[in-house]
Amino acid sequence: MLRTIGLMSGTSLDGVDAAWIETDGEAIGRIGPTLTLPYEPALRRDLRRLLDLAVGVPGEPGLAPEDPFLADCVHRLTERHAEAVARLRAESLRLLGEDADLIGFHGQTILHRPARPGDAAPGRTWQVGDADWLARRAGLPVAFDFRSADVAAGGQGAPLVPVVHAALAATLPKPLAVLNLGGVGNVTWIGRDRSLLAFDTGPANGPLDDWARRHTQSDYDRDGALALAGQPDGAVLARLLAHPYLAAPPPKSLDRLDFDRALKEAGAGALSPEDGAATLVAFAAVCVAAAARHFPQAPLQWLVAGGGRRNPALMRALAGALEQPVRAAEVVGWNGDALEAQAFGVLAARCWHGLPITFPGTTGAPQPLAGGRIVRG
Ligand SMILES: Nc1ncnc2c1ncn2[C@@H]1O[C@H](COP(=O)(O)OP(=O)(O)OP(=O)(O)O)[C@@H](O)[C@H]1O
Ligand SMILES: CC(=O)N[C@H]1[C@@H]2OC[C@@H](O2)[C@@H](O)[C@@H]1O[C@H](C)C(=O)O
Repeated sequence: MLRTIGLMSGTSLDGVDAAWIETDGEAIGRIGPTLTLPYEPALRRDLRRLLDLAVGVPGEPGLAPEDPFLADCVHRLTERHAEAVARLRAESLRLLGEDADLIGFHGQTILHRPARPGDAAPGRTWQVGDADWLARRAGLPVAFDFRSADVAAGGQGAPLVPVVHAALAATLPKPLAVLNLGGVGNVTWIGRDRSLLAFDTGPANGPLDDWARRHTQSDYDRDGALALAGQPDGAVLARLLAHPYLAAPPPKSLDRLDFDRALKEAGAGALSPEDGAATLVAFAAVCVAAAARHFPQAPLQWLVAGGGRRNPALMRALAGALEQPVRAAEVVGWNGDALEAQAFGVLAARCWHGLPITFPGTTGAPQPLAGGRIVRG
């Protein structure tokens, strides 16, 4: 087994999650410490700006790879990851007497445009982070660039975590749905025969975070306080529900900003802070209910990971929108905050051993595909 450190900087741009996990890529051994290093406000703001710059203005080139602002952000982002690795290694030495053999480094997605049916242009996905620098700094091999081989092969490049959900859920009753509520939502359906169907459900916390930032002093709607004080607006919700993404069959995946225009056009911006938050929460939940219509069979239950499970307004809306029990992933002993970071440790081990990380049922890859690259420390 390899002793890995998985690192995930998600679409919420709130910080880097890090986790120590022992694995050969298939089985999971000891599960070690985890931590989150939040980004300072200036880095959050600059990363958020990078997303807008990377999308660009129609007809004009987007962000150039050599852009000095990008380089500066990448350096600050990678330094924060190196700090997370150093702290986690100290912690795993202290707790387990173990160091690490391999790092799985997702980086920060700043643009995600996989090919959609009918697209003439090839797909594109862009995760930033300096893997060479991190490997040298840590003196460890680093697996990175997990999505581009899949996108180059015509896959969605996301979600990648489903194969790890399946490994963790090996002994749980099925069919099972595992839902991650990050900036974007993604779901993994696991059948009785262990078959997988996974895709992004729609926006989850991303638009709600932007809304909270605009209307409150906070980066997110803490404990759903704003949403719980409002009412979803039926007309705005109805317009959002007509978005073609919801009915489109999987495979499908999203960029963090994909629904921004639809939200504007639906008139969400004109709502009061409370009703706007309540509407965004309701929309995130109905996106999940719409996702369930694509499942081959109803799941026995929903296990929820990601920061959205800490939002009582969102959990209440989900319980109302779904027919099966909805529970935080902790009920089966998982760590809902660290699951994605743990997954990138497992995916690093899969990359190391040349095992596939994407599948026809997860990203729409034409066949099970290996992914990621390794840089030596
Ligand atoms: N106490 C809380 N109340 C309400 N919302 C919360 C709370 N704690 C976390 N969140 C939400 O969870 C978000 C962070 O979730 P998470 O860390 O899972 O996202 P991510 O990993 O960055 O995203 P993704 O999975 O899309 O890559 C915050 O931005 C916030 O919206
Ligand atoms: C392109 C990209 O970074 N996508 C993220 C994002 O955040 C949640 C959802 O959208 C998911 O598809 C993916 O992350 C997880 C880790 C995944 O690939 O499984």
